[in-house]
Amino acid sequence: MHTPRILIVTAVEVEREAVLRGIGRENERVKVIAAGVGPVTSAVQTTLELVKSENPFDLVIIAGVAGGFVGRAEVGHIVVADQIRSGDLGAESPNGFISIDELGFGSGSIEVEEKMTKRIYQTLMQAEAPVSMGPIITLNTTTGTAETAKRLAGEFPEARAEAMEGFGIATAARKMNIPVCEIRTISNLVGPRDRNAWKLKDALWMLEEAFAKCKEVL
Ligand SMILES: O=C(O)c1cccc(C(=O)CC[C@H]2O[C@@H](n3cnc4c(=O)[nH]cnc43)[C@H](O)[C@@H]2O)c1
Repeated sequence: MHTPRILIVTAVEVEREAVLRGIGRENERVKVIAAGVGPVTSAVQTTLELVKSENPFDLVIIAGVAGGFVGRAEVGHIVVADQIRSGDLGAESPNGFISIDELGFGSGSIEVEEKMTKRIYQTLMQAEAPVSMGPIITLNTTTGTAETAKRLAGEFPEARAEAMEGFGIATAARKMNIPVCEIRTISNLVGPRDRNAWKLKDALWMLEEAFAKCKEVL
């Protein structure tokens, strides 16, 4: 019987370490890499990993910390993506943002692997973890003003969180017909930049917890 192989992709090393602590280092079916910050670097690194692997991967899981939209995802909570969307791929106009879809140049949104996403979400719910589901948007630039936060919240009314890699990594995986999921824990709220207020330790601990709780279903 074929046992599914999973590539988990984080941006930075501390996120990779948190995932490994949760899932366990002895799991041979799972590889965890830190692919760098931002959609381009992480997409290229993911592609290299997928191409060089002797045994193909069956699933890519994007994992890490994220900013939560106010009133939609609190600091310390887990967000499981039901859609991976680019938050800035398109054109600006006096009437607002025009998505790549509206421009007719492709799609700014990638569907997640539904079965695994539901399984992860239900496992976390059953474990009474603070989890919610919704779109996670990907940006090149972390939001740092109230104006941008308000604009994005309006343009993406369903979005729970923003981060910087999902759409890039998911694009790399989909080009190779590999399904994707995204799981993030909230380190800060989307709004005026206050790096000192980021609760990275808490978010990394929750990332570890989330993977510890889900390791049986992965
Ligand atoms: O400095 C540290 O110790 C440290 C530890 C863990 C992670 C970091 C990062 O800087 C991670 C960057 C990573 O986090 C995502 N992220 C987090 N909050 C936001 C946000 O509000 N908007 C966009 N992205 C966010 C992002 O995916 C970055 O790659 C540092």
